[in-house]
Amino acid sequence: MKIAVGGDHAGFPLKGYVIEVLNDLGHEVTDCGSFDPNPIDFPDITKVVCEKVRSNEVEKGILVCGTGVGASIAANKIPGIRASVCHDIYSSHQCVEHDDVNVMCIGAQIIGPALVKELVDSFLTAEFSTAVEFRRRVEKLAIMEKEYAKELLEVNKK
Ligand SMILES: O=C(CO)[C@H](O)[C@H](O)COP(=O)(O)O
Repeated sequence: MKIAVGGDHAGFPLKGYVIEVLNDLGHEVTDCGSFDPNPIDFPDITKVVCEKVRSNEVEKGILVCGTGVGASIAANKIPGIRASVCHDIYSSHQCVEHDDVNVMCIGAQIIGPALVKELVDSFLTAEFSTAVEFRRRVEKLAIMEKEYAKELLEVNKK
């Protein structure tokens, strides 16, 4: 699978290990930075990774910041992105099976390498369920995205 990976300065130490894990699992990785431990704001890296996901250049994205929280907030502001913090095995596959999550966010200050390996594998091997209720709910998310975008456009016109 083609995967884009990125992280801010707080995620930098773990991001290298995530890439190692992905390579070992046979995935094709695009490293979106950061490329050194200097401070960089998580929204900037989030945009780079998520652009690759929404343009279908890659199938999934993985973001690493201090907690995974900031990256997931930023990612969920980008149309077409469904991001989730994945710090336990059940959520890591259920978020794909039920919610078609396409960007996994992890916190380098929260979890260690051994768990990361299992979380990443669990996320990437999961498949979106064909059950109608899950499909319907994800369609509703896309509709919500359009509704609020329209509202923003109207506010900006005033
Ligand atoms: O986890 C994060 C956002 O949710 C960031 O990685 C974190 O806030 C960075 O903090 P600092 O600049 O103090 O290293």
